[in-house]
Amino acid sequence: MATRTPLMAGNWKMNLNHLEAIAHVQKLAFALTDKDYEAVEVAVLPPFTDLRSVQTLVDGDKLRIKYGAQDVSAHDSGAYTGEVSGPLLAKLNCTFITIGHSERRQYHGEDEPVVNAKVKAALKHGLTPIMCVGEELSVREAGNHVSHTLAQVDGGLEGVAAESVAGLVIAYEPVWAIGTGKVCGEEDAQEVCGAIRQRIEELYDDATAQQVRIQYGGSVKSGNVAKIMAQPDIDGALVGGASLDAEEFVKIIRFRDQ
Ligand SMILES: O=C(CO)COP(=O)(O)O
Repeated sequence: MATRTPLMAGNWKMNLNHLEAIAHVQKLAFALTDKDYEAVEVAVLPPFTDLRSVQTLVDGDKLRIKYGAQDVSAHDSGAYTGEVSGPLLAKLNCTFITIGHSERRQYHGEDEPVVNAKVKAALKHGLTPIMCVGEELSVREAGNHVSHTLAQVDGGLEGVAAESVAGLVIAYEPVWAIGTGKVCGEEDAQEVCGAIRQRIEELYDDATAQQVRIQYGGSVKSGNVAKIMAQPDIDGALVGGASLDAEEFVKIIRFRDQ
């Protein structure tokens, strides 16, 4: 079985201006040690307007924190007002891009074809997609959470080659657990994350399924992260609100100590 390095990523959403971003990344850098970076990969996903400042700080101090964006255009360049392309993000040395976050699906009408085009755009420019999937409360209550989430996986990865899938990240974020304080029970999270890995094996092969990293996201905090991370098919956390507090995010990164 492949050993997968856990990925602890902070999705800042629409929070922290570029000055706050610098201060926040400095706090993380000050607290984190080589031991932390050996145990987990750490990433922050700030708003677009912060990326240049974060890049300058990371490069200047040779920090081991990775960073990325919260969205990418499906297009490479041209007349797409307001969009930010893969080449522009690659030029800033971004590593990760969240794609198809439920807030993009909910407020910007992103569906599987859009997510699929953005996954391909990110991969084309050497950026690692964190493809977000997960069900709304009504879907879970109807007992359709697994099939719903797997349909998002199928649609998002259509036409993506096995070698690309092996390197990407899928984040299972049940919509009802995002920003609500209602964390999904670790066994419920494992049920869906295990089903996602199984689906990758069916769509590709066992080696690809063993390599792809699957994160859980939704009200992750230092108090619940250890139980979530103990699940066999959960390889990291995509953390929203709690990642805005540097001390708390460091505790989450050190989930083994909690
Ligand atoms: O949406 C999320 C991360 O992408 C989760 O947000 P919260 O951790 O604030 O629930």
